[in-house]
Amino acid sequence: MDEFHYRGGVLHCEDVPLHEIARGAGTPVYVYSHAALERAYREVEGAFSGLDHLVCFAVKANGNLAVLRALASLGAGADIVSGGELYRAMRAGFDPKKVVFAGVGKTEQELKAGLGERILMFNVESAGELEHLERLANLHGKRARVALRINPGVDPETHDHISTGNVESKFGIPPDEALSLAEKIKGFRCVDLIGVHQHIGSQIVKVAPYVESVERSAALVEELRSRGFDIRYLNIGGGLGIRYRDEETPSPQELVDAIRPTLAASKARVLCEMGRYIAGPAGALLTGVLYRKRGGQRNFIVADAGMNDLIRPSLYGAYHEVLPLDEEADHTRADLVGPVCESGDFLARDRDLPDAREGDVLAVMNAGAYGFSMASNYNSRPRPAEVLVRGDRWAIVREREHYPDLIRGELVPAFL
Ligand SMILES: Cc1ncc(COP(=O)(O)O)c(C=O)c1O
Ligand SMILES: N[C@@H](CCCC[NH3+])C(=O)O
Repeated sequence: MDEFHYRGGVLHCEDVPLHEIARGAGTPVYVYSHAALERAYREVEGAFSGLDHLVCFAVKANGNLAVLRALASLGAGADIVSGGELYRAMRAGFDPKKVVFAGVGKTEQELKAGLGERILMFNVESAGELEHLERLANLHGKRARVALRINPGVDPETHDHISTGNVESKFGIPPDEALSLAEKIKGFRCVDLIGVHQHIGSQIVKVAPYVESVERSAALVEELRSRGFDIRYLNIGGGLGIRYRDEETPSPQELVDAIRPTLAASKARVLCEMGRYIAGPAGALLTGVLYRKRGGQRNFIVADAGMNDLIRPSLYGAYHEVLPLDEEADHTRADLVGPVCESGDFLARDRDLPDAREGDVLAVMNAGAYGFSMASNYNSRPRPAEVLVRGDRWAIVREREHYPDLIRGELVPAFL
């Protein structure tokens, strides 16, 4: 929140009044603070000091090229989950030797692209994926460096939809199966097993699940080494939560200190893949108020941003703080809803909200992660613009979409 603050009664991002951005770029618009990105990245990075480490930014949280370029310039690596994210990461200037590639469903084309860029490693999630990698690496004269993504069977105690490290999840490989997969790799010519990877979930607000899962991953590192593998990397994944409302979240330092003895004893290079922690608080969604209306029993503020722009409230019932651009606003009990034709289209429900009038602008906070990156064109709504602020400067880093963008690639066949 520090980079978003009231100055002279007006909400600013760094040194820029948000009124100026709303006027200049229109609404809805995502606004990101360079200082907040840098501060959070350095905080995570600094927490690992004393350990050989690399902080990879989870591109899925925010894939904007300018955001990625800012983080790449600070020395961050990238955690990607698709060929599209690889493309973005390369365009943004990440060093391929700092890129790790996760995901349960990597296609042959995506694996080939990763091999082509000589990325640091693939976080492999199945036997089939390993076989593909061996075949493709062989065919193209490459070496595939891999980590096995294990499913440590730990409950991260977060929302069901974003919990990945429990036994019912599609992600990862059970630790005992990881051993038999590793043995299989011994018969491969082009695959080097160099790491163990875990990622237990997102918006995790407790340290204990990390302690438990990292111990399991570190035990697997030891076991694999005893079987002759040169395991040099231990990837603890991402997932550290942020304060959306009143959550008591551990700091990166608290997290790392709790797992430091295990990490240090592993003598491996430690990787982490934070997304939300770095980008979440660095972004706000500005939305203009279109109408006020009274339903049967509810008071509605109808905004120009909807679930297609920020889906987290609809999808997870997520809470995002809503601030007025002018500090002195009155408050009212209301729902902040969007224009989309779904009852689930809301940004805030039954909340004490700024008593905004038509034409006012509201700031939906902590929207820098899984905001624009999950936006869609549902209801044929062009996706919003994105702006990056640095000090007293700001720039549009993604133009608002226009109607022709909506039908790009669509074709009407001759038989019509
Ligand atoms: C493999 C992997 N790494 C990293 C992340 C980033 O998670 P977060 O944004 O919670 O830090 C995710 C998403 O949860 C993921 O699936
Ligand atoms: N999209 C989710 C996080 C999922 C993380 C994906 N690995 C959110 O907004 O909280």
